Order: sequence, then C-alpha cells, then structure tokens
Amino acid sequence: MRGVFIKPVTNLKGEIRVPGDKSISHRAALFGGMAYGETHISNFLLGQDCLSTLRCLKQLGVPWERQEKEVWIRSEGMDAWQEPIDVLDAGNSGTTLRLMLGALAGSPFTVTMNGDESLRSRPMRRVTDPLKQMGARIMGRREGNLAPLTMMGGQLQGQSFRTPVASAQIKSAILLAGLRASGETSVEEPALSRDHTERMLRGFGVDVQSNQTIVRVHGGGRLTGQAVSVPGDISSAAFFLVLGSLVGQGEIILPDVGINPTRTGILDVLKGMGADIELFNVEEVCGEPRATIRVRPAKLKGIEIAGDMIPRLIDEIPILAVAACLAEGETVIRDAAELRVKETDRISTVVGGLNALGAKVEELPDGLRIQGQTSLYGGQANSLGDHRLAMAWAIAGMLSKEGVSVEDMAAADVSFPDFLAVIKKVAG
Ligand SMILES: O=C(O)C1=C[C@@H](OP(=O)(O)O)[C@@H](O)[C@H](O)C1
Ligand SMILES: C=C(OP(=O)(O)O)C(=O)O
Repeated sequence: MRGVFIKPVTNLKGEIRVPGDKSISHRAALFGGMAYGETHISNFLLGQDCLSTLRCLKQLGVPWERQEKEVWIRSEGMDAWQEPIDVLDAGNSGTTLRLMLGALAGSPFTVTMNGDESLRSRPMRRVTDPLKQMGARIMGRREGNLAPLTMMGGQLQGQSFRTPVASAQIKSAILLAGLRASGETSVEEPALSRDHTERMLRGFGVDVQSNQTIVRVHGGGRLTGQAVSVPGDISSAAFFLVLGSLVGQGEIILPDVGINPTRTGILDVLKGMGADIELFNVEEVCGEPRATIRVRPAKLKGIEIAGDMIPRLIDEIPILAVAACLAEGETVIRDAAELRVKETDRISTVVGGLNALGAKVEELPDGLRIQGQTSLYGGQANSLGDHRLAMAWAIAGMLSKEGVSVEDMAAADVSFPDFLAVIKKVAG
C-alpha cells in the first residue's frame, strides 16, 4: 500500500502554533462579504475548506485580496452580490455549503451549489427544509436533500424553528436567512452547538439575542465591516493534546488557541481522563476567548461521553478514540450519531481503522465502545479522504509500536495545511 509512513516517537518538545480556527475563518470571510465596508481578517485558515468559501465569494462578485494568512474584503453588502455564472463549488466543506445556502436564501437570483463526492452524499434537508419554510425555492436530488442544489431565493418570512440536532451549521444557515427575512427568526436546539455565528454577528453590529439554546435575530440587520483576528483551532490542537498526553516524555506548548466554551469539550474530557493540561495567558480577542495550552504526559483512564458534551467535541471524536485505545479501562461514546454524516461515517471508519491497527473498538448505533490497552500495534490506515481521520491515524502512528503507513495523508489539507511538517518538527 502506498502511503506516508509515520514512525513511533518517545520524546517530544516544542511549541506548536496550530492554524486558524476553521469555523471562525469561514464566518469571518462570509460575514465580511455580507457587510458594508472593509473587513480585515488575520490568521485566516488556509485549509481547503476556507479557501472554498473565499472562492464562492469571488464568484458572487465580492472583492477580496489575500496575502498569506491576511484577507481584506471590501464589500457593499449583499445587495451588491451578483448572480454567479457558474456553479459554486464548496469542495469538501459542509460549513461552506450550508452557511452559503442560508446567506443566499434571500437573494433575488438563482445559484447552484455543489461539492465533492463526500459532500454530495451529506444531508442537506436539515437546512433546505427550514429555508423553504421561510420562502426560498430549492431543488436538489432526493427532494432537496443532496447537492447539487439549486436555489431561487426571494422574499423570506421570519419563522421559529426547533432543530432536531444540535448543529451550528443548521442554526447559522437559519439565522443568516433570518437577517433578510421579515420579522423575527428564532432557532431552538436540543443542546448548545458552537456559537461563533452569534458572537461574530454581534461584532459586525447585528442585534442577536440568545438565551441558552434559543437564538433570535430580526430581519434587516445590517453588518458593518470589522477587523477579525482568528484564534488557533482547538480542533487542530486536539491532535497534539492527545499526542502530548500519551507520549513517553516531553511537553508541548500551544499558544493562542481558541477556548470558546462551546468547543472545549476536548479539554474537559481529556482532563477527566487524567490528562495534565494547563491554560495560561487567557484573554478575549474579537469576542472569542483564547489561551496558551501546555500539555505534559500523564496516565489516562477510560471515560463515558454523551449528551450535551457531544456537540462540544464532535470533530475531536476520531482523535479521542485514539486516546481511549491507549487509556486504562473502557471508554463509551454515545449520542454521537451525527458522526455518521460527516466527511465519512466516522463511527464505522474510526472503528475499522483502529481495529486494523490492533485496537479493540466496537461500533454502537450512536457511538463507540473502546477497550483501552497498553499499546497500539500499528500497520496500515487510510484516511478515505477525511482530514480528521488522516491526522488521527498519523498521531496513532506516533504512539504505536511499529508505526502507521497513512494512505491519502494529503486529506489533512482541508483543515490543517503543513500538518506533516509540524509533526516532523515536534518529533525532532
Ligand atoms: O458550524 C461549523 O463551523 C461547524 C459545525 C459542526 O458541524 P454541524 O453543524 O453539522 O454539527 C462541525 O462538525 C463542523 O466541522 C464545523
Ligand atoms: C465536519 C467537518 O466539517 P464540515 O462539516 O464543514 O465539512 C469537520 O471539519 O470535521
């Protein structure tokens, strides 16, 4: 099998600046495009997903320039957006597709959005149904559930929605449509999902009211261009929190990582498993808290994860499963059926991938049961084009006895360009 061979390591040291937060980068670009005036984004994530968002904006006539990780957007609001003459391609990015659909629902033109093979198989009715109820006309395969999707926007009426799953993409799409609808739009979710949209819209001058799991906006909310500094992505830091906890010796410092409480489930769970993790230099920048995180090796024990914790660490479950394989005792993850509709079915791909490396993992309908053990043998693993799996397998390789050969390691570029260079640096 072809692949990148990741060898075991016993000692690590160093400082790792993880790339900018994916969720915040998408929103900064999109809201900058929706706003009046200039938006300046620093530490923008150059992952393929966020570059897809920037490309879609260009096709809609939004002028922007980029130099390395800095982006300048000079927009005259959504009324200046133009009907794209070609299909908008969201690539591998669910966030791009779903948030764009919400933003575009009130536009007076027709847009077709598509994505790669993985994205074309992910459910979209969770977003297209509420947008249709507000007045948008959307067509797509399987009754509007699968991309390519064509939307003929128009006059929207504000509505109150209760979403069946805690999803920031559903919540955000509805709220963005609500900004161009008549009256009030509200979204109630079963548990609090990441709240970057609410925080950043307030930064752009929009009145967003929220009370626990209910968020409201009013139509006509106008966005004003802002400076946005993007913190490091805790979902990317997660790989090094697990590596630093389970490696034989050393210490890893991760400066400027976002610690929004709707995203810090990984810190709470790893600490609950016994990890030695400390936060320093806590500060709030552009409405988002960030900190320097230090992680040192510790003995981890198994844990149960379910309920409201799941949306706080949904993208970290593949790497948490790697940690659980090397913890003492059993780990059970439940209420995480959403994993089945990510870039891959992350319940079955994580179970298959880890068992092939010598782990003992059982598939549950809505999660995983993992028997912790003292070592992971290693072998061959395939990312199946899923960035979180590519990186989880690489970390598993560093923590394994024999190393892991990862096929399609390049998938990591979706959220963490230079991942391989970074792991080479910390491994010395
Ligand atoms: O809003 C966002 O930026 C995201 C929300 C989550 O998806 P869901 O909204 O589908 O849970 C997450 O998995 C994704 O990586 C990013
Ligand atoms: C699920 C993810 O992203 P998206 O839904 O934007 O494709 C992810 O990054 O793990």
